[in-house]
Amino acid sequence: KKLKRSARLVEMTQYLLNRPHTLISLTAFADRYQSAKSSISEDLAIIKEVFEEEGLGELHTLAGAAGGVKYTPKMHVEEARKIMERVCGQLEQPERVLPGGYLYMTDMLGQPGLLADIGRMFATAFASKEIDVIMTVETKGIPLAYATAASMNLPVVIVRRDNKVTEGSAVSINYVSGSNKRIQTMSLARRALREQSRVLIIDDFMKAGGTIQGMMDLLHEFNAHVAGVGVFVESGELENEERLFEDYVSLAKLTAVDLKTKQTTIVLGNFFDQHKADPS
Ligand SMILES: O=P(O)(O)OC[C@H]1C[C@H](OP(=O)(O)OP(=O)(O)O)[C@H](O)[C@@H]1O
Repeated sequence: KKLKRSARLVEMTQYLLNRPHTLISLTAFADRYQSAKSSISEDLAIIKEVFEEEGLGELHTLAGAAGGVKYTPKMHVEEARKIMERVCGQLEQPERVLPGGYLYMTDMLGQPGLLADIGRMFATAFASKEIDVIMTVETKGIPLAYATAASMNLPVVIVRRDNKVTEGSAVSINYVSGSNKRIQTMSLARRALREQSRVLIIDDFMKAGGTIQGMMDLLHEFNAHVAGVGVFVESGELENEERLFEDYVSLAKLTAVDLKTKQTTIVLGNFFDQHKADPS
């Protein structure tokens, strides 16, 4: 049945929010709501204005016959800051300190609401990049990769720690993870990633950076490209010059950990520095 305008606006909003980074033609909307394209254009202008004012994201209209509208999730940096300041406070709980300067975060990686927020933050940070696929290594990075993928409507590729016969021929590389310098193997099935894919690497924690570097080496073996790197928490133990790469986005940073007193200091990550320059 034909909806009246206010109902149509609600339904269209929900339709768009559920289809991030998806181009929807005006014709498709006009058919769906049995309305004139001019009415649909007016509706989209209203939604666009509210989205941008309320920090729900951006509505890009692409003109022309193959045109339409695409919803890009974006979170206002102030909303992100509120969320991450709360998270940093929680991460500083002494009982989270683990041997080797790691933090227990698995409870957070099990909270769908927080994961959705993290996904929107990474989607904000990488909104302007051309990305084909989200990649992480098992295990703790998996929920973050899916949350980011859902926000960007992209597929996920999971790198394994060992080679599984159930995945066919695979490429494996060795890498060093953690400050205790343990050699590990990373493996990805040949069928899992096309050449020239532009890959966004996501992980939960970056300490010495060996795991991220390992995924970069693996992408090199696939002739794929690193479109970006996003980590939930980085450990500030290595200053940039020691780290194997500089270009990454972090949402939080562990700047000090005292294993004896279990006192830690967690501050906002460089996602927030970056946004000083870009207040959008
Ligand atoms: O920067 P690095 O020094 O390489 O350390 C960061 C690694 C280590 C840890 O993974 P693990 O706890 O080893 O594995 P899992 O994610 O399966 O728990 C974390 O999830 C990152 O992937």
